[in-house]
Amino acid sequence: MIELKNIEKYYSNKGVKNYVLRHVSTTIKKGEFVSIMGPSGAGKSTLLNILGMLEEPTYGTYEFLGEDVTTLNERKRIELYRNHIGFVFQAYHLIDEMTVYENIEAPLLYKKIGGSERTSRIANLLDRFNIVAKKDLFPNQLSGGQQQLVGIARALAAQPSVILADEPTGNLQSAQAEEIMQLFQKLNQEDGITIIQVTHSEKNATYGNRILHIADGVIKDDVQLTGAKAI
Ligand SMILES: Nc1ncnc2c1ncn2[C@@H]1O[C@H](COP(=O)(O)OP(=O)(O)OP(=O)(O)O)[C@@H](O)[C@H]1O
Repeated sequence: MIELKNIEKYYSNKGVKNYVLRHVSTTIKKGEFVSIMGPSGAGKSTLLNILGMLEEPTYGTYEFLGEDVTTLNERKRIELYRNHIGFVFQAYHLIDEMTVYENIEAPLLYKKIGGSERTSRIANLLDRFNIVAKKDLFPNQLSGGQQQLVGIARALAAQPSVILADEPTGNLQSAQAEEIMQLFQKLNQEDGITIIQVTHSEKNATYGNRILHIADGVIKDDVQLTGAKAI
Protein backbone atom coordinates (compact mmCIF):
# COMPACT_ATOMS: atom_id res chain seq x y z
CA MET A 1 0.00 0.00 0.00
CA ILE A 2 2.82 2.37 0.96
CA GLU A 3 6.37 2.15 -0.32
CA LEU A 4 9.07 4.63 0.63
CA LYS A 5 12.38 4.36 -1.21
CA ASN A 6 15.39 6.25 0.04
CA ILE A 7 13.44 9.23 1.32
CA GLU A 8 15.57 12.22 2.32
CA LYS A 9 14.40 15.50 3.75
CA TYR A 10 16.56 18.46 4.63
CA TYR A 11 16.13 22.14 5.31
CA SER A 12 18.85 24.50 4.05
CA ASN A 13 20.01 27.21 6.38
CA LYS A 14 22.69 29.59 5.06
CA GLY A 15 23.94 26.95 2.65
CA VAL A 16 24.06 24.25 5.33
CA LYS A 17 21.80 21.23 4.85
CA ASN A 18 20.09 20.13 8.04
CA TYR A 19 18.92 16.59 7.45
CA VAL A 20 15.65 15.61 9.11
CA LEU A 21 15.24 12.24 7.35
CA ARG A 22 17.96 10.11 5.75
CA HIS A 23 17.72 6.94 3.64
CA VAL A 24 14.24 6.11 4.85
CA SER A 25 13.00 3.02 3.01
CA THR A 26 10.11 0.90 4.15
CA THR A 27 6.93 -0.80 3.05
CA ILE A 28 3.62 -0.66 4.89
CA LYS A 29 0.98 -3.20 3.94
CA LYS A 30 -2.76 -2.76 3.96
CA GLY A 31 -4.16 -3.62 7.38
CA GLU A 32 -1.02 -2.87 9.39
CA PHE A 33 -1.10 -0.76 12.56
CA VAL A 34 2.31 0.90 12.76
CA SER A 35 3.67 3.10 15.55
CA ILE A 36 6.50 5.51 14.77
CA MET A 37 8.58 6.12 17.89
CA GLY A 38 11.80 7.93 18.71
CA PRO A 39 13.26 10.88 20.59
CA SER A 40 12.06 14.43 20.19
CA GLY A 41 13.35 15.95 16.94
CA ALA A 42 14.00 12.52 15.38
CA GLY A 43 11.85 13.29 12.34
CA LYS A 44 8.68 11.39 13.28
CA SER A 45 6.16 14.12 12.44
CA THR A 46 8.05 14.95 9.26
CA LEU A 47 7.80 11.33 8.18
CA LEU A 48 4.08 11.23 9.00
CA ASN A 49 3.50 14.48 7.11
CA ILE A 50 5.28 13.06 4.07
CA LEU A 51 3.12 9.92 4.28
CA GLY A 52 0.07 12.19 4.53
CA MET A 53 1.19 14.22 1.50
CA LEU A 54 1.31 17.37 3.64
CA GLU A 55 5.07 17.72 3.03
CA GLU A 56 7.28 16.67 0.14
CA PRO A 57 10.54 14.80 0.52
CA THR A 58 13.70 16.40 -0.88
CA TYR A 59 14.71 13.12 -2.57
CA GLY A 60 13.38 9.62 -2.91
CA THR A 61 10.15 8.09 -4.07
CA TYR A 62 6.87 7.55 -2.28
CA GLU A 63 4.37 5.16 -3.80
CA PHE A 64 0.84 5.12 -2.41
CA LEU A 65 -1.47 2.43 -3.84
CA GLY A 66 0.88 2.10 -6.79
CA GLU A 67 0.94 5.84 -7.60
CA ASP A 68 4.22 7.72 -7.38
CA VAL A 69 3.13 10.60 -5.15
CA THR A 70 6.36 12.54 -5.74
CA THR A 71 5.57 13.02 -9.43
CA LEU A 72 1.82 13.66 -9.18
CA ASN A 73 0.52 17.15 -9.84
CA GLU A 74 -1.12 18.96 -6.95
CA ARG A 75 -4.69 18.33 -8.07
CA LYS A 76 -4.11 14.56 -8.33
CA ARG A 77 -2.28 14.52 -5.01
CA ILE A 78 -5.15 16.29 -3.25
CA GLU A 79 -7.59 13.84 -4.82
CA LEU A 80 -5.53 10.87 -3.62
CA TYR A 81 -5.37 12.42 -0.14
CA ARG A 82 -9.11 13.13 0.04
CA ASN A 83 -10.06 9.67 -1.18
CA HIS A 84 -7.73 7.63 0.99
CA ILE A 85 -6.22 9.46 3.94
CA GLY A 86 -7.70 10.57 7.24
CA PHE A 87 -5.47 12.72 9.47
CA VAL A 88 -5.86 12.89 13.25
CA PHE A 89 -3.93 15.58 15.13
CA GLN A 90 -2.75 15.86 18.73
CA ALA A 91 -4.52 19.21 19.16
CA TYR A 92 -7.65 17.96 17.31
CA HIS A 93 -7.68 20.87 14.79
CA LEU A 94 -11.48 21.12 14.83
CA ILE A 95 -13.06 24.28 13.49
CA ASP A 96 -14.17 26.26 16.56
CA GLU A 97 -17.02 28.06 14.80
CA MET A 98 -18.60 24.83 13.58
CA THR A 99 -20.70 22.37 15.56
CA VAL A 100 -19.70 18.75 16.01
CA TYR A 101 -22.05 17.83 13.17
CA GLU A 102 -20.61 20.46 10.84
CA ASN A 103 -17.03 19.50 11.64
CA ILE A 104 -17.71 15.88 10.66
CA GLU A 105 -19.61 17.03 7.57
CA ALA A 106 -16.82 19.31 6.27
CA PRO A 107 -14.72 16.68 4.43
CA LEU A 108 -17.90 15.27 2.84
CA LEU A 109 -18.76 18.68 1.41
CA TYR A 110 -15.22 18.92 -0.05
CA LYS A 111 -15.78 15.55 -1.67
CA LYS A 112 -19.19 16.66 -2.96
CA ILE A 113 -20.97 13.72 -1.30
CA GLY A 114 -24.76 14.10 -1.73
CA GLY A 115 -27.10 15.23 1.08
CA SER A 116 -28.74 11.93 2.06
CA GLU A 117 -25.44 10.01 1.97
CA ARG A 118 -23.87 12.73 4.14
CA THR A 119 -26.70 12.58 6.65
CA SER A 120 -26.50 8.81 6.94
CA ARG A 121 -22.71 8.67 7.28
CA ILE A 122 -22.69 11.36 9.96
CA ALA A 123 -25.55 9.71 11.86
CA ASN A 124 -23.61 6.42 11.83
CA LEU A 125 -20.45 8.03 13.13
CA LEU A 126 -22.24 9.99 15.86
CA ASP A 127 -23.98 6.82 16.92
CA ARG A 128 -20.87 4.65 16.79
CA PHE A 129 -18.85 7.10 18.87
CA ASN A 130 -21.67 7.76 21.32
CA ILE A 131 -21.76 11.49 20.65
CA VAL A 132 -25.28 11.88 19.21
CA ALA A 133 -26.23 14.16 22.12
CA LYS A 134 -23.24 16.40 21.38
CA LYS A 135 -23.94 17.00 17.70
CA ASP A 136 -25.06 20.62 18.06
CA LEU A 137 -22.33 21.62 20.51
CA PHE A 138 -19.16 23.49 19.59
CA PRO A 139 -15.68 22.01 20.19
CA ASN A 140 -15.02 24.21 23.26
CA GLN A 141 -18.10 22.67 24.91
CA LEU A 142 -16.54 19.18 24.80
CA SER A 143 -13.90 17.38 26.85
CA GLY A 144 -10.54 16.66 25.20
CA GLY A 145 -11.46 13.02 24.71
CA GLN A 146 -14.77 13.97 23.10
CA GLN A 147 -12.99 16.46 20.81
CA GLN A 148 -10.61 13.74 19.72
CA LEU A 149 -13.55 11.41 19.02
CA VAL A 150 -14.95 14.13 16.75
CA GLY A 151 -11.49 14.49 15.15
CA ILE A 152 -11.48 10.75 14.44
CA ALA A 153 -15.10 10.77 13.22
CA ARG A 154 -14.18 13.60 10.84
CA ALA A 155 -11.15 11.63 9.60
CA LEU A 156 -13.37 8.57 9.03
CA ALA A 157 -16.24 10.40 7.32
CA ALA A 158 -14.62 10.20 3.91
CA GLN A 159 -14.06 6.44 4.45
CA PRO A 160 -10.28 6.50 4.16
CA SER A 161 -8.10 3.41 3.76
CA VAL A 162 -5.42 4.87 6.05
CA ILE A 163 -5.58 6.87 9.27
CA LEU A 164 -2.46 8.88 10.07
CA ALA A 165 -2.33 10.12 13.66
CA ASP A 166 0.26 12.42 15.18
CA GLU A 167 0.34 11.87 18.96
CA PRO A 168 -3.46 11.36 18.99
CA THR A 169 -3.59 10.99 22.77
CA GLY A 170 -0.86 13.50 23.61
CA ASN A 171 -3.31 15.96 25.19
CA LEU A 172 -5.50 13.38 26.94
CA GLN A 173 -5.82 11.83 30.40
CA SER A 174 -4.94 8.15 30.55
CA ALA A 175 -8.55 6.83 30.59
CA GLN A 176 -9.46 8.91 27.54
CA ALA A 177 -6.21 7.89 25.85
CA GLU A 178 -7.03 4.26 26.38
CA GLU A 179 -10.49 4.73 24.87
CA ILE A 180 -8.98 6.31 21.76
CA MET A 181 -6.38 3.54 21.41
CA GLN A 182 -9.05 0.85 21.77
CA LEU A 183 -11.04 2.61 19.08
CA PHE A 184 -8.01 2.63 16.75
CA GLN A 185 -7.46 -1.05 17.41
CA LYS A 186 -11.09 -1.77 16.54
CA LEU A 187 -10.93 0.30 13.35
CA ASN A 188 -7.82 -1.63 12.40
CA GLN A 189 -8.95 -5.14 13.30
CA GLU A 190 -12.65 -4.95 12.45
CA ASP A 191 -12.73 -2.44 9.59
CA GLY A 192 -9.30 -3.24 8.13
CA ILE A 193 -8.20 0.40 8.21
CA THR A 194 -4.43 0.81 8.05
CA ILE A 195 -3.21 2.95 10.95
CA ILE A 196 0.08 4.78 11.30
CA GLN A 197 0.56 6.74 14.51
CA VAL A 198 3.40 8.78 15.98
CA THR A 199 3.59 8.15 19.70
CA HIS A 200 5.95 8.58 22.63
CA SER A 201 3.98 6.02 24.62
CA GLU A 202 5.19 2.40 24.78
CA LYS A 203 1.71 1.46 25.97
CA ASN A 204 0.00 3.07 22.97
CA ALA A 205 2.39 1.24 20.67
CA THR A 206 1.25 -2.11 22.08
CA TYR A 207 -2.17 -1.58 20.45
CA GLY A 208 -0.48 -1.86 17.06
CA ASN A 209 1.45 -4.64 15.39
CA ARG A 210 4.67 -2.97 14.35
CA ILE A 211 7.03 -0.31 15.69
CA LEU A 212 9.38 1.77 13.54
CA HIS A 213 12.02 3.33 15.77
CA ILE A 214 13.64 6.41 14.32
CA ALA A 215 16.52 8.49 15.63
CA ASP A 216 18.38 11.31 13.88
CA GLY A 217 16.15 10.85 10.84
CA VAL A 218 17.13 7.21 10.29
CA ILE A 219 15.06 4.04 10.84
CA LYS A 220 17.08 2.27 13.52
CA ASP A 221 14.75 -0.63 14.17
CA ASP A 222 11.63 -2.19 12.68
CA VAL A 223 9.91 -4.48 15.17
CA GLN A 224 6.94 -6.77 14.53
CA LEU A 225 4.86 -7.28 17.65
CA THR A 226 3.55 -10.77 18.35
CA GLY A 227 -0.04 -11.40 17.38
CA ALA A 228 0.49 -9.20 14.33
CA LYS A 229 -2.44 -9.07 11.99
CA ALA A 230 -1.07 -7.82 8.69
CA ILE A 231 -3.54 -8.55 5.90
N1 LIG B 1 10.16 23.97 8.49
C1 LIG B 1 11.29 23.57 9.09
N2 LIG B 1 12.44 24.26 8.94
C2 LIG B 1 13.57 23.84 9.53
N3 LIG B 1 13.67 22.75 10.32
C3 LIG B 1 12.56 22.04 10.53
C4 LIG B 1 11.31 22.40 9.93
N4 LIG B 1 10.37 21.49 10.31
C5 LIG B 1 11.00 20.60 11.11
N5 LIG B 1 12.31 20.93 11.24
C6 LIG B 1 13.32 20.20 12.05
O1 LIG B 1 13.24 18.84 11.75
C7 LIG B 1 13.55 18.04 12.89
C8 LIG B 1 12.52 16.94 13.03
O2 LIG B 1 11.25 17.52 13.37
P1 LIG B 1 9.97 16.61 13.64
O3 LIG B 1 8.86 17.51 14.03
O4 LIG B 1 9.75 15.70 12.48
O5 LIG B 1 10.47 15.74 14.89
P2 LIG B 1 9.66 14.77 15.84
O6 LIG B 1 10.45 13.50 15.91
O7 LIG B 1 8.26 14.67 15.40
O8 LIG B 1 9.77 15.54 17.23
P3 LIG B 1 8.73 15.67 18.47
O9 LIG B 1 8.67 14.30 19.08
O10 LIG B 1 9.42 16.65 19.36
O11 LIG B 1 7.43 16.15 17.92
C9 LIG B 1 13.64 18.99 14.06
O12 LIG B 1 15.01 19.19 14.37
C10 LIG B 1 13.02 20.27 13.54
O13 LIG B 1 13.62 21.39 14.11
